[in-house]
Amino acid sequence: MELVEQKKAFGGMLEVFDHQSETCHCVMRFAVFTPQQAKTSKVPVIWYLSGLTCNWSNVMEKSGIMRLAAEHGFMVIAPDTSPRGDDVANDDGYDLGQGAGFYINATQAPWAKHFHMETYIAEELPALIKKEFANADLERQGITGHSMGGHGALTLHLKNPGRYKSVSAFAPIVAPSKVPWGEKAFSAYIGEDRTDWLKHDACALVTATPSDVPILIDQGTADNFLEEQLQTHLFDEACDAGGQKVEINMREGYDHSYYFIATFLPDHFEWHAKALKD
Ligand SMILES: N[C@@H](CCC(=O)N[C@@H](CS)C(=O)NCC(=O)O)C(=O)O
Repeated sequence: MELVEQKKAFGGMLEVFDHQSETCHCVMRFAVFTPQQAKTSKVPVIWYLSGLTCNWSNVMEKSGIMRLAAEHGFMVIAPDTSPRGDDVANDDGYDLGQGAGFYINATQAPWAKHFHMETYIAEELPALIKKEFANADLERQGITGHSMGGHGALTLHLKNPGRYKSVSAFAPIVAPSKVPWGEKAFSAYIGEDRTDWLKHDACALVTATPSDVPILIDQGTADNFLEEQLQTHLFDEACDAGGQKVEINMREGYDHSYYFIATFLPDHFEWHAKALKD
């Protein structure tokens, strides 16, 4: 693991690392904010999964997450959204390839060589964090994310019961099997068999295997992607069908941007704190 950037912030430390990923077969970059509370005790861990085109920096620079993490005493981990590099497959569209890993494991060429974001986020990176950050309390993990990363947060939580003690999402993709972003990515990464797609579809998962952990979602009503790509109401219906506890807040006039995320991130930290603090 190589330290590529280190900045003191809010009494804690933001660090950006490169490491050779065995899962993605390339160098992967991620950021960790460690609050000062971690100097003396174990601290809960919040995973933040970003949306299309993003990397670790969007959330750290734009959302105010470090101030909140410092106040609550949470470590925040911001992974990249895909493998990257000259020898990593890519696409001209912003919604496929580098910057658009969708937090699933690709099985189809040319993606299958590097695009293993599900195993990377669920297995490889937690193992690395455990080894390198002695005071990361992996018994108290929460997960959140934005848009494609909201899909990642919801699906990883539902696929790994008990792993994350708290879960929330901002403007998540909830039904990738039914919307253009998901249809494009899933057909490329895992092929045309739509029954395989349902294994990575938050609506299908929550109806079939709801979790004991209540889910928080915030969604702006002025989000350009709401009608075509996000369709939040489908998740509400799927939670009803599965008996999943969910709080969905439709936020009047807010769009898809980090201004929206920054506005409601404090509420999400309170939500995670209820589950993660002793
Ligand atoms: N119109 C955007 C679509 C991508 C987009 O809106 N990305 C969202 C996540 S789905 C984002 O957070 N962008 C980066 C930012 O606002 O900092 C583009 O073409 O780049």
